[in-house]
Amino acid sequence: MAQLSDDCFAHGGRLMPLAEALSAIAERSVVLCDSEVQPLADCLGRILAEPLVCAFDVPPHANSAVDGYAVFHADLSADRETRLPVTGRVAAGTSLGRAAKPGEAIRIFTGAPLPEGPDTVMMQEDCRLEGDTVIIAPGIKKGANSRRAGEDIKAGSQVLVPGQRLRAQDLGQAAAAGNTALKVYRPLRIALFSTGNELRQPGTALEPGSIYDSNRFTLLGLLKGLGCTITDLGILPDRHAVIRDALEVAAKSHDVIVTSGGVSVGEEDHMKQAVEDLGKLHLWRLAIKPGRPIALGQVGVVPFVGLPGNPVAVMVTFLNVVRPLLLGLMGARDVTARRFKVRADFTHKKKVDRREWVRATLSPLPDGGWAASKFPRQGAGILSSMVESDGLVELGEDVTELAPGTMVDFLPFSEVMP
Ligand SMILES: Nc1nc2c(c(=O)[nH]1)N[C@H]1C(S)=C(S)[C@@H](COP(=O)(O)OP(=O)(O)OC[C@H]3O[C@@H](n4cnc5c(N)ncnc54)[C@H](O)[C@@H]3O)O[C@H]1N2
Ligand code: MOO
Repeated sequence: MAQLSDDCFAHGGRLMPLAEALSAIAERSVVLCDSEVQPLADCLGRILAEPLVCAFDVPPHANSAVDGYAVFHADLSADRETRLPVTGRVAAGTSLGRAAKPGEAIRIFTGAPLPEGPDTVMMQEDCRLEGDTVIIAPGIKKGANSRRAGEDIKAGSQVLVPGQRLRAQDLGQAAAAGNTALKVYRPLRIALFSTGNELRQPGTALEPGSIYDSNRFTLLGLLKGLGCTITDLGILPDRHAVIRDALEVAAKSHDVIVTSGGVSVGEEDHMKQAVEDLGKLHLWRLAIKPGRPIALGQVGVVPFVGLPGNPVAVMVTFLNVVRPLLLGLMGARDVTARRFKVRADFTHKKKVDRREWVRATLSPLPDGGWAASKFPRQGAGILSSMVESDGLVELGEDVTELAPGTMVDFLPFSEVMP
């Protein structure tokens, strides 16, 4: 099994910029998952492990795009009506069984193979029928309403690239190319923990000083959205030996360990020491807000992701750091989520040399485009800010003061959370 390779994230005093961390991750992480053949219907969200080539033309035959009459364009008058005898009929799934001859019109339906000969199809609404004669208005273009063989897919062409996360349309495309099963990477097996003496499982009583564990449920959703298989290992107390032992056991049967909490600087934060006891901490603390104390490392050979405990920091670091990391380990090609330009309708001050995400809602602008309004409570513990926002305005390291009207990068939640 491969893993994040050695010492790439060695941490010094300086906080590492996000871009540096992401390129180190991209350079040093390799696909962890073997491939397996799965029935096509089970492949939604899986990552394709090999190129998919279609051996034949799609559609395999020239066919009609409408219900109407297949004709030879050369038979049609350019400036007056044309009368042609209707001498055959071809429905979808059948064939005329012979070539058509100039001077005849063939009754045809959408998707039915065009008989050899005719090059144009008249839509029936543009024709009149008198007995067995069709009367055709002038002005139709040669080739109208006919679909060429191979106009969707040419025989021998690649229809899906390896690393594609399979969407509904990709499954359809694979089926159109005649596949019943696909070679995909098996899902990453994730061990998931929360840490903190204050945490309680929803459904149990809250004592003074305790809160419900929300991060584990957020992370279950985020990880499932990426197609991972998750073992929910519950809540660990703030006790070094317990954390260390749990990580050691989890590393035996998982590809990646994901935790939240306990990565900051207090003496109750044991996660980093436990990882260092069992492996290495490659990176700790990025020049970002929220989520600065994120930790990446390995437990034995198993990649370790330690997310900060604050619920917003969990989501922001997951979307911006962990998502690209896990997608890369799963063999995905596109690991970077697209940002879209929107107009900021708010002021914001921030420190230089730190990347910052502001939770915002979008509203349509009268002249097109979108305006982003800042959610009023931006604390890293305000999970409702994620619930009530549409996404994250991303402010780069150089920004110190944002003026209303500035065009900014926006990461919609819909882009990263299917
Ligand atoms: N002296 C300093 N204190 C803190 C710093 C710092 O640099 N110096 N960094 C702050 C930042 S930024 C963050 S983020 C947090 C991260 O700390 P930890 O990763 O050690 O997280 P905890 O202390 O365990 O928890 C922080 C906060 O989040 C709540 N939490 C934790 N887990 C869950 C969960 N599963 N569900 C819901 N809420 C959870 C926890 O109760 C705390 O309120 O550290 C700052 N401190
Ligand atoms: O980075 Mo922490 O997430 O600001 O609270």
